[in-house]
Amino acid sequence: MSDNTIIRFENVTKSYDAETTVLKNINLELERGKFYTLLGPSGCGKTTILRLIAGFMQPTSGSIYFNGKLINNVPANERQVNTVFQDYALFPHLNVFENVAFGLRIKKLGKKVIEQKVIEALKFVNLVGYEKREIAEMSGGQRQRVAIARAIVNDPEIILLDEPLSALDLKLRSEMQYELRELQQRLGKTFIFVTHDQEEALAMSDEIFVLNEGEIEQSGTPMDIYDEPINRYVADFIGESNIVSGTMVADFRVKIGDKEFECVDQGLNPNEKVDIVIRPEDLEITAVDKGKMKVKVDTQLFRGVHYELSTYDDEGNEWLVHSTKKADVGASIGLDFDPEAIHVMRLNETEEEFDKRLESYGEDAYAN
Ligand SMILES: Nc1ncnc2c1ncn2[C@@H]1O[C@H](COP(=O)(O)OP(=O)(O)OP(=O)(O)O)[C@@H](O)[C@H]1O
Repeated sequence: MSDNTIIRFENVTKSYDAETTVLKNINLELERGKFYTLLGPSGCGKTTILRLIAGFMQPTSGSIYFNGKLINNVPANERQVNTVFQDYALFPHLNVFENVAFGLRIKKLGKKVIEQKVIEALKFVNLVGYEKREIAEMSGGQRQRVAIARAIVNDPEIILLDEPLSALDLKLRSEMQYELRELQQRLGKTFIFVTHDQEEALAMSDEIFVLNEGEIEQSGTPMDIYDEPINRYVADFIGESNIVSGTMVADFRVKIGDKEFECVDQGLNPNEKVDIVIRPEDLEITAVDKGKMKVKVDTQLFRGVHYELSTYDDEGNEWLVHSTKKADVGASIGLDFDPEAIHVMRLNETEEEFDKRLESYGEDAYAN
């Protein structure tokens, strides 16, 4: 555990009833001042992790530490944690100032202190001048900022955000992504953000935890997770991917169907069955006789910055291609790619084994 660790989960499990375990043996370590994202589909246990950190409930087994101290039984109001809820949970009958001041009034702080703290929090979210506004008169984005001001006014060490952007339209959502990230950096606090939106997670986080049915599949920086997914589930969940089955031939050689390709992977068993990922942007369109792979173009869509082509090889594998070049639907084309574009995933490899294996390849193996 580093000195900078603020939250640690040790073998944490949680069951709401006798039949189902919604969190299975979660181990995680979060550092002070970072932006973390819990990412996964609905029902995978993201909110349950937040509730455990907030102290709204206790783990069924395992230990949760805050700044090195066991907090399993510390009540929510004694934890240095505040939550921004999905629906913001603002009080409609109170104005902006009173919404932000609410917790401070409960703590019975003096009038002057309250005023000073509320204004400071409103400054952080650019809402000075809106103190007297009713919540009903605020836009979705402004309500969101009031909810954040209310969470930071107590000066908590950790701010939990449970899908706080899901009620906003697409444009506002991406504006708020910038704002939240920037706010977190200005405050220097630990943010733990929950989303099922992988783009949001990639854009905002220092570190992402990808969850699947109550377990952490993989954790790492957005780049690590995007470039080096541990398995099909993560590769599929994060970004668009071409995922196919393959076989390791020898070090640096992998087979897809009956074709062999150069790769950067080594140390696997000959004839070992593997899963293979190639990202659509790593495939380059070339003349049919020049590419490493020959495919037929099925559909082509213009996506603004690139064309998105759906293509098929002779064996019926689909290869999605993102390219600035276009091709004719129905045409046979070649696809070219670097050996580093092939990402080999062993079946059933643990995160520890996976990290060790990639480390052994050296820094540059996956640098494109
Ligand atoms: N109070 C509860 N009682 C019983 N089961 C619950 C309770 N809260 C959550 N669950 C169940 O626990 C599992 C995990 O729920 P959780 O809310 O943590 O998931 P989530 O990943 O946050 O999902 P979402 O994105 O839909 O909010 C789900 O199967 C859910 O139905």
